Amino acid sequence: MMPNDRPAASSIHCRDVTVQFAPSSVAVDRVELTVQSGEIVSLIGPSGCGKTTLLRAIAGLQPMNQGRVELDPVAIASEGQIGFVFQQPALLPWASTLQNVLLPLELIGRGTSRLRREAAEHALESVKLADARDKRPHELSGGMQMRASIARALVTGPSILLLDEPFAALDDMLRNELGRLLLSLWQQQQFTAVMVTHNISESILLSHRIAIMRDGVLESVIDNPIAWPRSPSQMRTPEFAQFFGVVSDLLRGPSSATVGAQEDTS
Ligand SMILES: Nc1ncnc2c1ncn2[C@@H]1O[C@H](COP(=O)(O)OP(=O)(O)OP(=O)(O)O)[C@@H](O)[C@H]1O
Repeated sequence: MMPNDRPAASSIHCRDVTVQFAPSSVAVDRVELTVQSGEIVSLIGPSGCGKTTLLRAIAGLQPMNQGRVELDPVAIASEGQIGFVFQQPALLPWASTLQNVLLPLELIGRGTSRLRREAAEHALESVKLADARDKRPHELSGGMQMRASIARALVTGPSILLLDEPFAALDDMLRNELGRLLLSLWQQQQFTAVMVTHNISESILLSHRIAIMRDGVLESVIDNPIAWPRSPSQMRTPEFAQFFGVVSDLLRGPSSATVGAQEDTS
């Protein structure tokens, strides 16, 4: 990272955000959401409810039919102030891990080549991939590829990190390991983050507040009472189980059956 270049983490203000792909279906419907500077908010809801579309609108990648997204201070993706982590690590297959992580710095042309290399090496260290710097993506495990993808998203020192189901393709152990890593990176860097997930436990473990979407509408945003600092061991506490029940009840909505909570919302 280049800590001296890091701007203050931006707050995100979604005002009346509306995205309509077809006349009859509104993917995101008049969403009002504020994410404070340094806050992590999870977006959770059934498949197709508009989570990714809202995240893309926040990123400036999705044109809106109505409303706006304000970032304060302004964060510009092309200047490395917004980092993205997707479900698939999407690393360049012919490039080494180090070269993959260097790429965003080269694209924005920040610093000298020595400084860029130092920043990329530091980012790799922060995700515990220093030993894999010369390996190609196919030589990395799924968890290592995702760590490289996180290093690539954070190498520019973004003030906003947007994550779209980042750990969905991984098994539970890796999910926990990467969740722990994300928490420790957030503690060091205090970026503002929005994370789309289908996983209730993950949304509770990793966020300050949980935003529940259904049919394009932001139905509720609830404070997460689980204490900080967070660790996966908290998932075994009664408080966690109780809050899990609250979130899953809200996800099921008033019209759904009252049978036991489901871990996955998809
Ligand atoms: N580019 C597009 N063109 C047309 N319709 C789209 C497009 N992108 C998304 N949609 C539609 O918008 C709605 C919301 O999609 P979105 O991907 O945002 O949902 P999601 O909650 O992220 O779903 P999932 O959890 O399955 O990823 C869906 O009905 C989807 O089919």
